[in-house]
Amino acid sequence: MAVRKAEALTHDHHEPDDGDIVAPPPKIPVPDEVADAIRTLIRWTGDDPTREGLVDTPLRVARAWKEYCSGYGEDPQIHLARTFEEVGGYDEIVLLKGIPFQSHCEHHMAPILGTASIAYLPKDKVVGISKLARVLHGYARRLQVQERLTAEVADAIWNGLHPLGVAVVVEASHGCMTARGVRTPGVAMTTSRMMGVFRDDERSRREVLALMGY
Ligand SMILES: Nc1nc2c(ncn2[C@@H]2O[C@H](COP(=O)(O)OP(=O)(O)OP(=O)(O)O)[C@@H](O)[C@H]2O)c(=O)[nH]1
Ligand SMILES: [Zn+2]
Repeated sequence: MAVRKAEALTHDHHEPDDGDIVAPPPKIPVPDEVADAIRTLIRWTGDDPTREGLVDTPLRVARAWKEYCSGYGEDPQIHLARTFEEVGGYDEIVLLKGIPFQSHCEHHMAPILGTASIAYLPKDKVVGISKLARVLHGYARRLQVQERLTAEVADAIWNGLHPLGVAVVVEASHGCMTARGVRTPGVAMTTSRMMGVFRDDERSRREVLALMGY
């Protein structure tokens, strides 16, 4: 009986499945000058941008970069606008630990791959936990240096939630160090920004770093 009920439910509430034809999302137009710039780069690095395998590459590269840099189209602070004030007087650390992110360094436009741990000590406002990751990605999807990314995430939370403390620790490896230049894989850069009690109070700082696993 329960099974039949479940079947009826799935048929009533039709969800797209593998058999449905779903149109791919429309592709954004790429200005000629952008595609030309990528063709120029391909030629300069030693390949022929008119050969079959590379004909569509400038458009793909342009759209990929628009996606890597989609953070320019948003103000990440906006994700912190919807807050909850009724959380039963919760006044302990809130931590989202080890959030994977991707960014690109502003010096070489090479990938930065890493994780961030974001914590705050609420005063009267808490935010949906996914929003901390959204703020991170909003700043990561730009051309960055790791120090600024770390500071921007912390500042956004500080200004958006007016908490008692904010702690952000970012660990990342930089493609410009692994794939080129000094070519030293396996090293990670760590940056942190501590604000409020996490900066001023040694015990609070130790507590948040321990929760983060440091
Ligand atoms: N502090 C910091 N440095 C970064 C970051 N991303 C890349 N870099 C560094 O930026 C520096 C740019 O140095 P330059 O001497 O101008 O450029 P380069 O000749 O390509 O340097 P090499 O990478 O050493 O070959 C390099 O040392 C990079 O490792 C970052 O997020 N933060
Ligand atoms: Zn770089």
